[in-house]
Amino acid sequence: RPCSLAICIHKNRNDALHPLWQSPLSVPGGTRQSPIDIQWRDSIFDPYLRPLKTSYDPDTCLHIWNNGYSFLVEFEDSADKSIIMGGPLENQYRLKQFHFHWGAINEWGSEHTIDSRVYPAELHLVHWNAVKYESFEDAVMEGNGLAVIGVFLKLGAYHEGLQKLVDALPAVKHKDEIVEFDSFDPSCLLPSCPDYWTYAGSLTTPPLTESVTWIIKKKAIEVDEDQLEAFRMLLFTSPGEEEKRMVDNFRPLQPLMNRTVRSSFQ
Ligand SMILES: NS(=O)(=O)/N=C1/NCCS1
Ligand SMILES: [Zn+2]
Repeated sequence: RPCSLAICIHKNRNDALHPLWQSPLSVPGGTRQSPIDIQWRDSIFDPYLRPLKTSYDPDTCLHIWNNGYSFLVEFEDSADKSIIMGGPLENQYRLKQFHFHWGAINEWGSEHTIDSRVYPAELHLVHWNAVKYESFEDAVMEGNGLAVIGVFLKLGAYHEGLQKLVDALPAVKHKDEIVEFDSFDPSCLLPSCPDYWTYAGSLTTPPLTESVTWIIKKKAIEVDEDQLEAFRMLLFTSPGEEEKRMVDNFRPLQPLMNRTVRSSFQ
């Protein structure tokens, strides 16, 4: 079973907890940690990789909430209504939630990097293997349990689809605030280009388990400055606490170790 944070903390109480970020800098015994720097020239084109198929039902969208790490949009996942399949995946995976990571300024913010290029933000669409496992919580502990699509955000044109999310953020400014959010189709946040890289990795926030098939889209989506600034007005802190702006909520790069990154394109 992949190493999970709880087990690692039990074994290694001296984990360095990065002051600015809750997840340990390194997970002892971790051989497939995320995020990583993807070296384009070292990635291997795999002609057997299929196109990724996504089918999201906007009616499964439940709410948006600030969990103190990021803001999450969560989906009803008791049936195969919002799913992905194909690509590097052997089974169908159900959408559980999506969230973002971003920086205090536009010069950094993403978790993955491409040839050391950092983006201002990164979207993660988190799915779990509903063919093999009963629940997200079970899947989180298994090597083939999760599939996360990563999409880079770059500074550019206003993104109409993102604005509905941005408009809801003031309502979840503080940690643990939650607000109903309905009929949102996250496929509007996916670039039209089908190209992606894929590799075996981990969650980048607790429980940091090595259970993720990462699918990183080659093309970034464009958002404008005001939309990025809206992310930065969120707070890590609860109402009444001294305010700490929710920024720089990304994990440092992890060693590639014995892994190959495959590309779906030549
Ligand atoms: N950033 S991430 O998507 O790799 N980490 C997660 N932790 C719990 C659910 S998603
Ligand atoms: Zn994430």
